[in-house]
Amino acid sequence: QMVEEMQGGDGPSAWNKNYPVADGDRQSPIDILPHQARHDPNLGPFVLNYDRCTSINIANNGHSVVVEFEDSDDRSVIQGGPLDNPYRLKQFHFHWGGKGCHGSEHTVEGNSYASELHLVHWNAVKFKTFGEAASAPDGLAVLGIFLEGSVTDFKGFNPKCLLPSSLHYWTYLGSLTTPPLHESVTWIVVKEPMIVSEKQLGKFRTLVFTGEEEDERTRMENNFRPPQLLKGRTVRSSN
Ligand SMILES: COc1ccc2c(ccc[n+]2C(=O)c2ccc(S(N)(=O)=O)cc2)c1
Ligand SMILES: [Zn+2]
Repeated sequence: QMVEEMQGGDGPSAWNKNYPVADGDRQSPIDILPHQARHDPNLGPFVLNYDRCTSINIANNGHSVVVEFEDSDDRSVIQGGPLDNPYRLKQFHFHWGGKGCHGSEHTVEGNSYASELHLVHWNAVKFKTFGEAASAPDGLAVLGIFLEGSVTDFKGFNPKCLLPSSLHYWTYLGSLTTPPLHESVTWIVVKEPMIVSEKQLGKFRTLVFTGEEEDERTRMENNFRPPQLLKGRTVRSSN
């Protein structure tokens, strides 16, 4: 962080040059303080209807591994919880670190996890396209799931069985964590981390991504933005 700042790098701390909203009032990720979260009895459980989800492709978009889904109808949606209507699954992707337990974007009392899975959904009731929703305050809903390394092996890979057993969550109004950093995301962060094997995490770390110049190939790791200021926002907690 410091090094790339001194070298005038293009990392997270320089994003406000091209995206002034980086210094906005509802930026993500944040450091979650469970004892300061407000328990809201009206916050019901969220519901995932992914049974007929149709994945289209998996890609290395230069910053992460992204799996895109068919979103031309309501076949894969999240609803309930803090959401007023169903939001369609568009893609999921991961953020991870080079080693050990650093790599998640959200942190809990200053502690980070090895990785964080983001399931990105958009409000197709109010907006015609994902792009339109992505820049509207109630346009997106991203489900964040912490991944914790463990030595036990982990078989299979399916969005449904990715979820930990308890779906208690924190929710707050935030933003995209990568440029263009639009303040359009209702964040739902599941409290309980999902356990994946070190082998699974290792696979993320072997991915290579291109820097700005084609020839400057650097390892894809530490692709996570550090926590941003809360600026008076309330984090609510489901029961
Ligand atoms: C020009 O408008 C856009 C809009 C969205 C873009 C994007 C470029 C990359 C990712 N996105 C995303 O959709 C995006 C970015 C970050 C996240 S995150 N990490 O879940 O907050 C989710 C989704 C450009
Ligand atoms: Zn993300």
